[in-house]
Amino acid sequence: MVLYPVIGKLVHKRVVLASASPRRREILNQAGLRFEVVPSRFKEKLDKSSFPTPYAYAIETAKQKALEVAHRMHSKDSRTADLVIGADTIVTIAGLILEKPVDKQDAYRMLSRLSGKEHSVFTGVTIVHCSRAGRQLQTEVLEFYEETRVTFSELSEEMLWAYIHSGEPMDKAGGYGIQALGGMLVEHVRGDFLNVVGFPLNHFCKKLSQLYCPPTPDAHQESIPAVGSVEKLRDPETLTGQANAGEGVQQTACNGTVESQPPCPWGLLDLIHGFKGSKVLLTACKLKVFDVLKDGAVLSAADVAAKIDASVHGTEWLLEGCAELGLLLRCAQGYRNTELASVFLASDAEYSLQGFITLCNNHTWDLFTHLETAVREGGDQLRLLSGRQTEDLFKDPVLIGSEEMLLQWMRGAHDLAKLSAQALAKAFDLSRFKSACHLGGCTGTLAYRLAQAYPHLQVTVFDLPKVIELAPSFHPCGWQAAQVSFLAGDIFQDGLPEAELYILSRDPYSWPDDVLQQLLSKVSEICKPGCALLIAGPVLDEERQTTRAQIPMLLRAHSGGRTTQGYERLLRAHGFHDVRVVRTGGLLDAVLATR
Ligand SMILES: Cc1cn([C@H]2C[C@H](O)[C@@H](COP(=O)(O)OP(=O)(O)OP(=O)(O)O)O2)c(=O)[nH]c1=O
Repeated sequence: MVLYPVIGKLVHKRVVLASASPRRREILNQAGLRFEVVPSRFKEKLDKSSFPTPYAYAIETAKQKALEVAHRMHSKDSRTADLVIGADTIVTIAGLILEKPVDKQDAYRMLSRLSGKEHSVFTGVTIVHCSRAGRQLQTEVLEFYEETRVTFSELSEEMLWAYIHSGEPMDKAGGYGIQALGGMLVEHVRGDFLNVVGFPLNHFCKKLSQLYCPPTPDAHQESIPAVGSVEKLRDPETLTGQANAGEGVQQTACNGTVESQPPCPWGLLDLIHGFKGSKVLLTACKLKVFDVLKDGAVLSAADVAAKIDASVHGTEWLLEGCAELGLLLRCAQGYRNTELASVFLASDAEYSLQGFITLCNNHTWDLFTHLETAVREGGDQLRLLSGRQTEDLFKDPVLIGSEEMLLQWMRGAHDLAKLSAQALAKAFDLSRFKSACHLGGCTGTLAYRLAQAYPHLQVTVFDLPKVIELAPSFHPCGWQAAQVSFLAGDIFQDGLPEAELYILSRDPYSWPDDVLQQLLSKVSEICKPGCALLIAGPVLDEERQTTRAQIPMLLRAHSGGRTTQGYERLLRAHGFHDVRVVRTGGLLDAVLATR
């Protein structure tokens, strides 16, 4: 949802965020802004003592970051942006400017300075408006800053070092991240929280509104570009006839007639290019780039090349690609993982998506290369590739292929399950149930989370013998082992174990309708009155019938997610009532119904 109408007015503009910060990207994404990310290569080395105030320094750095990107895009790719956004966040205490710590000692010095005191966080923001004058790039710059005051608790040495060893401080100004573990250090915040995280969204939207939706034509003169350019930037519908990149433009042809040119389809071009970014990520994961750079390691391209046994030139190319995608950060000494990469891409990270990525690289990629055949022949690529019926595949993942293939599929499923298991386990109060059975529970990820949340709950994971055989390698050490058991069987062919709560989560939204109906009848038969069924799947938006978790269904044979009403109808038809839905905000939502 877009709250500020001005965001909608930017839809036809080529908006670029000149920042590698995943936080900034997330904040602007959530605001509904459509933009590209082109991290700036500007070296943040301005002489701080030459600025009258800390915020003047932050603004100038933000400006240089944005201008560097604006010029690079214009000169290198001839892809002039309309708007380039740059930002710089600094922490100041007692007149001292703190940026990102260079090492753990530096982080220690910063954090011990902040301990027990109030400090300021400034983010300087620059919006650069670009236009072409012939081959020249013309820029107009709008700048502002926001200050937030943050007070830290007294930090013990032990707490300080524990926090530093978490690795979180390293890519953050002042050496902390208020939005994550660092939030535990903070006693009080005065001002805009998002400003501390790296981007003052509220101030930004207000500035854009002044610019694009001024109350009167001349009420905005002092802080923004010249009136002529503001006119140019107003509502795109009013812009016919103006030579503004990304807008509808009328041009006089040689014969004197007026030709109209459609706006540049940036979104479409991004779609066309999209596969390249995907392949860069998949390849970097396969070559273990994020593993050699884990734990805050900073390595040159040559060092990385030696460790992954690849050519220096090729590695350089790959690392640059990853940096452009916001997966790596460039610094003077080389490259290091961004927070996103540390959390999701290193193989041994708790929330690593390596298994899922390997599955996509080895399997899904191939399926999509055969899309044309699938469309022509009207079949399903899974069937085309494996020579088996889709229905069988849904019933029996063993049929996907070899044991190695099954293991890959389980790793992928396990990674995705980790992303939503905790939220699913806590979506409802399930404390009234003493036993649960997860049908097709695969590696037991959700089962373990449920056992953790409900110490009196016994959970059975019921899945195919082959899956149960391979599942132990996924069991988390030292977790509620006594509460979770694994039972081999076929949910379609065999009798189901008795339980007070049944759970279905293995893609119930992509099971063919008749298969799901068959399964629900079976559950309904065995489920006693008062017992319940929990379904984990995406709940579609009632109006638009879409969901963030929707998958390109063409290759999944049987599509469909369900709306709340859809689930209600389905479950009532099978004798369930009191259907409740919780949107978790994650990949899977939770639906609970009582028999
Ligand atoms: C204080 C604080 C900073 N930060 C982050 C925001 C910024 O990403 C970073 C400050 O460094 P910046 O130099 O402002 O930004 P960056 O290097 O991450 O990205 P770029 O230069 O490409 O724009 O610190 C937090 O995430 N949480 C916090 O609580």
